[in-house]
Amino acid sequence: MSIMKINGGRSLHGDVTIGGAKNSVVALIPAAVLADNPVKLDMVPDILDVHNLMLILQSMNVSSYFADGVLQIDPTEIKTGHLPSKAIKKLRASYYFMGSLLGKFHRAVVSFPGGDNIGPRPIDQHIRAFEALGAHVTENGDTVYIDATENGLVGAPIFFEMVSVGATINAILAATRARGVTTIHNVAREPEIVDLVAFLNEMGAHISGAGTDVIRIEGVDHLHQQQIHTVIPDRIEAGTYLSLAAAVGDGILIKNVVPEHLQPFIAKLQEMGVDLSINDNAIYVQKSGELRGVNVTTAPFPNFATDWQQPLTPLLLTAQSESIITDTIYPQRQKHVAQLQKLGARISVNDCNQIIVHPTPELHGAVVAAGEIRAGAALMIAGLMADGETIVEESDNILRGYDNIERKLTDLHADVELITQLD
Ligand SMILES: CC(=O)N[C@H]1[C@@H](OP(=O)(O)OP(=O)(O)OC[C@H]2O[C@@H](n3ccc(=O)[nH]c3=O)[C@H](O)[C@@H]2O)O[C@H](CO)[C@@H](O)[C@@H]1O
Ligand SMILES: C=C(OP(=O)(O)O)C(=O)O
Repeated sequence: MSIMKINGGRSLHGDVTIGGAKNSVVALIPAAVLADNPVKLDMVPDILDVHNLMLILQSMNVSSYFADGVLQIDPTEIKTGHLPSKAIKKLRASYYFMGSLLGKFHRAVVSFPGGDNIGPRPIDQHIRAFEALGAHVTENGDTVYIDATENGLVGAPIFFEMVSVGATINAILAATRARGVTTIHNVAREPEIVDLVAFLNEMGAHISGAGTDVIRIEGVDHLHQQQIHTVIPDRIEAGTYLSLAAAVGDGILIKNVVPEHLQPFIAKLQEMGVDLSINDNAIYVQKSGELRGVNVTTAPFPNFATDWQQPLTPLLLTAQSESIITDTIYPQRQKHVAQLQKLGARISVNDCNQIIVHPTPELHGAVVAAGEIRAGAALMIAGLMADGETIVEESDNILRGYDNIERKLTDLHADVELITQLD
């Protein structure tokens, strides 16, 4: 586990370039095993989730090589078997191997995934999709067995009871190689899903409707990559730097962003009174003046993402009036609250699970723990705002999804150090 040591209280300036999207690349890597030839991805972020997925690939005899943002994956000698549960547990997206191995071999045996501990995260909708395509699904202890070897996978209509990013992706991965046509209704519309579908279509898949709430897939027998695929920019990382820039910046330029993907976040910052200059692929954040509190409600794309609520919270502390956060996706996603209180934040949770953020003129350094990735992002920003030294323990959770974080913060003139400790 790593710890992050922050000497806060400085104002930051300069520019920062956003990396490829974690939630995109963690689907693209399992999707790559569907290909018949070696696959290349560009703008791959250097994050722990990618390194853990590479370990899982290795256990399937799929070699991969990662340098300078390019990840090469060779699935031509792939072998099925039991996937390493230690690596599987380190991230959520390991469960995309359920969909991709089922698509490729009509069979998958995968342990329950890990990922952020942000409240209940069932996978009933994923299983519903696999069953609709003709697979038999059983669970034994911690392991899910999915089998369609008898009749193969057959395209079918799938109706989700709720909008789920993961279930949408798993259904797409399996149905891409099913016989016939699959229509998936009530799907998630996140940009990372559009990116995954673009990648699969570039390799010869026939998928339409990504970005709307119905996706149609005509199954194909082979996928073959002909051009390198560039991962879209990470909108959650971008939101994190936008919040940081508005909280402690003295003029920060955030490069490699897609402003349309950030619309709900940008709208909230502007409602607070943050001064932004927005170009095609960059946003300049001016030093903030007096800010207003705002109410935030998270919901599936195109609404305000749950993954943004914690990174926004430290900025809300600087406002002159109260803010209220309602997370409709993960109502118990509050791991940051008690930790922020240690830094002196006036923040609490009410009986309706809403987070109430009161104006807090000053924070002071303290020892805190990053219980999950976005709680870690909130603590990192709060540590930069606080006077004195903050130690963020369990910082591996930050490293799961923040590319080159120490270098990027240092380039903005922050005083931070990541210290790796042996487990
Ligand atoms: C790797 C990845 O992309 N992770 C993202 C993905 O997680 P993940 O794909 O796990 O999140 P989902 O979109 O599936 O979850 C949305 C909601 O649906 C519920 N649900 C989901 C599936 C299911 O079978 N049954 C069920 O009840 C969940 O408990 C949650 O309340 O979307 C979340 C919501 O935007 C983000 O916070 C995560 O960063
Ligand atoms: C919840 C998140 O990730 P995961 O689904 O990978 O745990 C996140 O990125 O905020």
